[in-house]
Amino acid sequence: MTIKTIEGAMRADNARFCLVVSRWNSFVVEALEKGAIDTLVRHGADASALTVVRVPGAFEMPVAIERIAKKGGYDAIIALGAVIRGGTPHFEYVAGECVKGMAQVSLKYGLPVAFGVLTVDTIEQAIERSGTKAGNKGAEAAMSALEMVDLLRQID
Ligand SMILES: Nc1c(NC[C@H](O)[C@H](O)[C@H](O)CO)[nH]c(=O)[nH]c1=O
Ligand SMILES: CC(=O)[C@@H](O)COP(=O)(O)O
Repeated sequence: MTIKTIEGAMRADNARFCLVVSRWNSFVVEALEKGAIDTLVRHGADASALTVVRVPGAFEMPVAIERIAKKGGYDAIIALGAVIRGGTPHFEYVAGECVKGMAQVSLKYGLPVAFGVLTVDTIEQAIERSGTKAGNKGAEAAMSALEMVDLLRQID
């Protein structure tokens, strides 16, 4: 018995990506953005097919992502940011609304929204996840976007 399997390949044939990048903690987010773009280009994405949209913070991501998805023209959105816990519960609200909002947009429009937003307790954790000993979450988000674009094309 042969089980039919459908899975996305890591390629970007004529795919259009929009990166939504927040400015908070830019010393970390810049590394996430570099990792994401490097990954996309190395997997065949045309740099001219990439768009970068900058937002103030993670809390503003969902409304920007919703507007981008509504306008159309992209095969996937990659959200890049860093929410670093401070001394108040603010972290919970920013991180929670960010992820909830972008997940809702992804489902509403059937559009992959890769979650490359760090939600960490310390700056050290952020640094570790933006290109040092714990990898680059921006690159990982780009890999997810590549795979999902190809997967959804196969399903359609
Ligand atoms: N503390 C962090 C924020 N806070 C700002 C919010 O995202 C938002 O821009 C503000 O509340 C105005 O609406 N944003 C991050 O991306 N990362 C943080 O660590
Ligand atoms: C995630 C945040 O909003 C946080 O960095 C803000 O810090 P604080 O909780 O000390 O106001």
